[in-house]
Amino acid sequence: MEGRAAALGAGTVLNALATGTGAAFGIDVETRATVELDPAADGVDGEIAEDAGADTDLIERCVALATERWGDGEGGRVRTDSDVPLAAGLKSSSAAANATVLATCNALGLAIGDDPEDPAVDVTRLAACRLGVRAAREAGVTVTGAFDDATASMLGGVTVTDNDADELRTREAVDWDVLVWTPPERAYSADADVARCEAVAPMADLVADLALDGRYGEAMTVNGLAFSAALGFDADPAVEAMPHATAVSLSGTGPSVVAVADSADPETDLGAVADAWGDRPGTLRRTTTRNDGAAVE
Ligand SMILES: Nc1ncnc2c1ncn2[C@@H]1O[C@H](COP(=O)(O)OP(=O)(O)OP(=O)(O)O)[C@@H](O)[C@H]1O
Ligand SMILES: O=C(O)C1=C[C@@H](O)[C@@H](O)[C@H](O)C1
Repeated sequence: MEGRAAALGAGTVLNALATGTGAAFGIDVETRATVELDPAADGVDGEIAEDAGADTDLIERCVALATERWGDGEGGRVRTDSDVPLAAGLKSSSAAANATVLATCNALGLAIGDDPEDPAVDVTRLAACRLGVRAAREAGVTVTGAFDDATASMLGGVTVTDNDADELRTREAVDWDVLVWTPPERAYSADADVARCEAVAPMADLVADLALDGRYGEAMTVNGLAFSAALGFDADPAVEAMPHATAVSLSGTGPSVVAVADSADPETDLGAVADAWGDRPGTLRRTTTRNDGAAVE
C-alpha cells in the first residue's frame, strides 16, 4: 500500500497571528510525500530528505490521524522531499502536512475530490487540509493552526480564512509572477512573538478588509510593513521592491520576502527587484502563482 502526493508552498497576504484571520496564495514550489502503509507496523516512521535532523513528528501524525480516520489505524513509513525551504516563511509545514495526508489517502485507495456531494469522492481536499491542520496543532508547529497557509497550499489561488474556526471565507484564482528572497536564517512559526503581532491588530483588520475586497496587492504590502515591524525584520527589501512590484511582503513569520507582479500591471519589473535584492545573502527564486493546488501523483 503505497501512495504519493504533492502540495504547494505559499506566500502571505495577511499573517493571522494578530487576529486569527489570515490570507495566503499558492506558489509553484512543491513538497512531495511518499507513504507506505503496513497494517503490521507499530507506529509511523518519518524521514525528511533535505534535513535528516529535522522534526518528523508533523508528518508522522498526519499519517496516523489519516489512517485512524479513513483506514484501520495502519502504521508505516513516510518520506518527504521538498523544494520549499523549511521554516523560511514559505509554508513548508502546510505543504508537508497536505502532501502527507493526501499520500496516505492515496495509499488507502481513496478517491480525492472537492465536491462533498459527489458519491465518487471519498475524501475532499478541504477535509484532508483540516486533518493536516489538526496534526500541525498537535505537533506544536503552528500558532493559529495556519488554515490560511494550508488552504492556499491545498487549493491554490488566494485564500482568506478564519483560523479560529478553520473556515474558508474566500478563494480566488490569481496570475502573478513571483520573486522570493530567502535569507540564510530560519524562523520557526511556533517561536514567533505573538504579543508583538497582536499589537498590530488594527493594521491586520485593515489588511483583512482589503483582502476580502479583492485588493490583494495593497493588502499584502500593508501586511508586510506591519509584520516586519512587529517581528523585527528589516523593511528595506520591501521599500526597494515597491516601485517595481504589484505587492511585496514578509512571508509568514519570515525570514523570506515575496514580491509579486500582476500580469495585468505593466509598471512591474521583478528583474529590477532581483537587481535591488541581489547583493543580499541567501537565495533568490523566480516562480509563479498556482491555482490548482495539491494532488495525488
Ligand atoms: N518537508 C518537510 N517534511 C516534513 N516536515 C516538515 C517539512 N517542512 C516543514 N516541516 C515541519 O514543519 C516545521 C516547521 O514549521 P514552521 O511553521 O516553523 O515553518 P513554515 O511552515 O515554513 O513557516 P511559515 O508558517 O512562517 O511559512 C518543521 O520543524 C517540521 O516539523
Ligand atoms: O503558525 C501560524 O498560525 C501561522 C504562521 C504564519 O505562516 C502566518 O503567516 C499564518 O497566517 C499563521
